[in-house]
Amino acid sequence: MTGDTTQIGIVGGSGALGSAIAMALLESGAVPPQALWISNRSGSRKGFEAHPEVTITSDTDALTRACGTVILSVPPASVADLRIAAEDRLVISVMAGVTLARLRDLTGATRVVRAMSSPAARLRTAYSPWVASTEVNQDDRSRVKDIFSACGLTDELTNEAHLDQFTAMTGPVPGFVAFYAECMIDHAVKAGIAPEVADRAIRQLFLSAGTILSQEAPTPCEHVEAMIDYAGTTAAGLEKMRASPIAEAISEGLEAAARKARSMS
Ligand SMILES: NC(=O)C1=CN([C@@H]2O[C@H](COP(=O)(O)OP(=O)(O)OC[C@H]3O[C@@H](n4cnc5c(N)ncnc54)[C@H](O)[C@@H]3O)[C@@H](O)[C@H]2O)C=CC1
Ligand SMILES: O=C(O)[C@@H]1CCC=N1
Repeated sequence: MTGDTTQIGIVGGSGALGSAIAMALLESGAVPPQALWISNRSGSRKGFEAHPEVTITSDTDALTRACGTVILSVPPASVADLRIAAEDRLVISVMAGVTLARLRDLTGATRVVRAMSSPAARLRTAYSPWVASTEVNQDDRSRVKDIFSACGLTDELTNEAHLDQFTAMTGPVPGFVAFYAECMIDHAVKAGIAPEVADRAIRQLFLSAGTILSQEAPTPCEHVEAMIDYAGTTAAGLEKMRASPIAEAISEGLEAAARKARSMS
């Protein structure tokens, strides 16, 4: 009994990440509402009022029985008491630090995918890398790609350890980018600019920069080289930053986050 392969269930689907993925699936048309199940602690329909055909339940066993594909999106702290019998299901986890081996133990499934995504799925702009157990078949892979393509960009990886790096880098949105924006706002305020003006200006900067960087070319590295070659005001700042430990500090911070993810397994 492999469950209805047309039905997809999200355990924790009312949460920040699970609901973002659910809305991406619904709004992209990737999953019709009558084929989507959501389980949460309370069975509350909050957040899905506009989608009455979506099945909401607090009974995760009912979800697993009905759905051929089960997405796990509960907080790491809740994983320990997660009891799911999903032997013949395709199980996809977006939970930080939960390894393929632990997912097998938690669910009894052999067709297991460990992924990382982000609440940017709500904007259809997430990056969702994933690794698959050897038992995952081609139909499974197509389904995983369809799910995460509805959320943004997606890539299948071959090295599970890289999922901890992506948990650090692309899981949190705006995540570490918000810290850089905060540093720029602090600089502006120190220079005497009104905080509300600094905030508005830097938010607009990150909107425009993100849009430009999302285009195919030039690459971020090429953007930097072009500004240095231009030898103007930005070059002066970039050369100062390149001579500082800022790049090393960023890498150390990201590694601390990846280490935390590894510690969760
Ligand atoms: N929030 C974020 O920015 C990101 C979160 N993640 C991962 O996504 C997972 C979920 O995190 P959030 O959405 O932030 O958590 P959240 O706290 O916003 O939502 C968790 C949801 O899971 C439900 N839940 C908890 N235990 C349950 C159980 N046993 N059965 C059914 N439902 C249950 C809760 O009712 C809640 O609706 C975590 O593993 C986290 O590491 C990954 C990337 C980004
Ligand atoms: O900060 C966290 O733990 C979650 C997982 C990855 C991004 N946000």
